[in-house]
Amino acid sequence: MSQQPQLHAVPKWHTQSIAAPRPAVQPLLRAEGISLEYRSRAHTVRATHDVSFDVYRGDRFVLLGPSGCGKSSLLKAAGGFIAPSAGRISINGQAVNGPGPDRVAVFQEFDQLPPWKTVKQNVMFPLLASKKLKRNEAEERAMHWIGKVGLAGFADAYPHTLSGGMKQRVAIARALAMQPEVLLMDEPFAALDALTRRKMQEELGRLWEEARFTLLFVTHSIEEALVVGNRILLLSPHPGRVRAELNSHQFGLHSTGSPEFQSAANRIHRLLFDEDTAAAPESAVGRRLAL
Ligand SMILES: Nc1ncnc2c1ncn2[C@@H]1O[C@H](COP(=O)(O)OP(=O)(O)OP(=O)(O)O)[C@@H](O)[C@H]1O
Repeated sequence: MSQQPQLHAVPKWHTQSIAAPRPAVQPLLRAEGISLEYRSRAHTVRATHDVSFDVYRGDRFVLLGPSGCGKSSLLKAAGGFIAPSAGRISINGQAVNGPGPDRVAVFQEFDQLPPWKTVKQNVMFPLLASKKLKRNEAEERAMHWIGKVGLAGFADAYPHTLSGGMKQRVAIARALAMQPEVLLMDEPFAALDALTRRKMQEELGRLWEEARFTLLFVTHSIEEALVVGNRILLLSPHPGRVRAELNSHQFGLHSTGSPEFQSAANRIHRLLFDEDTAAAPESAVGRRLAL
């Protein structure tokens, strides 16, 4: 079988949604024609223009693009933290109108854990606040996920006593304990050193193998996108528009040194930085191209 990721290229500035390869299954999360703007009295910043994508249950869907292309803004819109100026985001067919316990986010910053709560209290907090579980059930669920991320011995520790990687593990445990429909991750490993980042990518993969959650993951690292994602949406620079979508399920940490991985990374780089005109011909909406 070919090791080549398949591209669903769209013309460079085309506003039509890409053709998804799985029409029989309903998407879990659907973004349709999303334009996002930040308005102030002085001016308006357009973060994305007419971005559409479908995330299916169990997907590890990556939003990849250069700094400022609106990846974080799209994630915030999926989380219900900001509203699109045009378009619609839905989960299971229901419009997203605000934040909800069905979408839980993990961010890059290490300060996302209230410092006055222990690891266990941090993981239990959203379970109790959302009234999902009674206290003893929440404690049990929290300890389960704290164990899953390898922090069973640190349940009573406070965040300031943990390393950056351990704090991110707590944030992941807290998110997964909520059993969200979609786990939203905004560059969660970007502030970690290279070795820890790699380890965390590996652990995320292992957790996904066990729990098969649905992931919407933002990164500007091509390598991380290939390692983490099974599908990648490439966004053009500011304002972000869909450049192409590719299937990347065949890649993982096991393949990072392979010629196929390098070739896919190079091709994505060319696509992102506008050096690959052949991949985005005007007539290629929905056409599948091999890398
Ligand atoms: N709160 C805000 N107010 C005004 N403009 C904003 C705000 N947040 C983001 N923007 C602008 O929207 C655009 C997209 O920003 P966003 O953070 O979504 O991009 P990004 O692709 O995630 O970038 P990065 O990889 O650097 O985090 C940028 O031009 C940014 O300056």
